[in-house]
Amino acid sequence: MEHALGPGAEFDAVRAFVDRWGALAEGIGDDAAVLDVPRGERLVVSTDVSVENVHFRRGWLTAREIGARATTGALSDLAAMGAAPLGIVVALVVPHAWRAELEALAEGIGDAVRLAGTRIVGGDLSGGDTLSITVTVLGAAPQPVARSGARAGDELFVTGLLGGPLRALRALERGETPDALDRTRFARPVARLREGRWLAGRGVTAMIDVSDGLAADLRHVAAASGVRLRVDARRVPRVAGVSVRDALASGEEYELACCAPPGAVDAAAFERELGTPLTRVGTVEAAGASSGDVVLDDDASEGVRVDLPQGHDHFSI
Ligand SMILES: Nc1ncnc2c1ncn2[C@@H]1O[C@H](COP(=O)(O)OP(=O)(O)O)[C@@H](O)[C@H]1O
Ligand SMILES: Cc1ncc(C[n+]2csc(CCOP(=O)(O)OP(=O)(O)O)c2C)c(N)n1
Ligand SMILES: [Mg+2]
Repeated sequence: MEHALGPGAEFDAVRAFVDRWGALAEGIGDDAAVLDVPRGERLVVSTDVSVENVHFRRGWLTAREIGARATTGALSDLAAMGAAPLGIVVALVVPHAWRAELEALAEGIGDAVRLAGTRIVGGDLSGGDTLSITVTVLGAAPQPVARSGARAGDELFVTGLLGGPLRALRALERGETPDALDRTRFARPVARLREGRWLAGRGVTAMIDVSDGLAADLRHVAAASGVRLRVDARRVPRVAGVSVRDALASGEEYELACCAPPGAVDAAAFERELGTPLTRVGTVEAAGASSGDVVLDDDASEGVRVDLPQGHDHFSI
């Protein structure tokens, strides 16, 4: 149920959001939202911020795409936990120059929420110098999947085909028009929520979404689990024309990487049921000298160390 909001331009904007979202908005207008967690499940919470000139540029994407993409990136963390979304909370910092785009941003947020089958239960609005969208996602899972459960002998998988977002980003940075499919992967990513729950239901031991780049995100899994991950370069699933290195470096993919005991996950059944490829890309091994290692086999010879790409690091720039 919505509550009546008081007068003022800020609340007019919230009213416009709620009108635009229709049934996607729920419980907005009180000091806080109240949600039920299904009995026997755990609450799963994550937040992500999307900032102009860091996560997008104004000329590259429409306001609607910016809203959808920020929301999808946040929902993707629920997918990676094997959680189903219960609702999201959206905080916007909106400079003057973006005021006319507010409703388009809201439309995009609504697109992602509709696609995920969830709702918007609250938020916040502020003026400020740089557009930023902070999306907090609330979800539930009977047994959330951490990054830390991978064990030696597990199989390593990744969903989808990698490389599109990096190629789109490079084209945009050069002022060129990206290939249409690459652009869609960058501008309109999809959170793999059904896929995450399917995998969680098969007993995956560790899972992560690919936001920083597969190589970097696998390092997080290896470190959290205290294992080494061996990746077969030839198996890394990529969009046609993308190099293995670029597929490993491409961030903001929002695909899922997971580890599973041998035989637990049937990749063909996954693809049949969900319409997205699931590729076995490697194996979990006992940690070597340093845990957190990812080793890439790039040819037939065993254990060849290849210079794996670093992931996106906000504070290294
Ligand atoms: N400002 C912060 N305060 C507390 N925890 C944080 C902060 N920033 C990041 N984290 C935590 O650090 C971990 C890694 O963050 P991040 O790389 O952003 O994860 P993800 O790729 O899943 O969004 C997460 O557990 C996140 O909650
Ligand atoms: C203008 C611009 N420059 C660079 C990028 C590429 N980029 C920005 S953030 C990022 C990594 C993912 O973002 P982050 O905030 O670390 O997401 P999280 O891991 O918290 O989900 C990448 C690849 C971009 N999308 N837009
Ligand atoms: Mg984050």
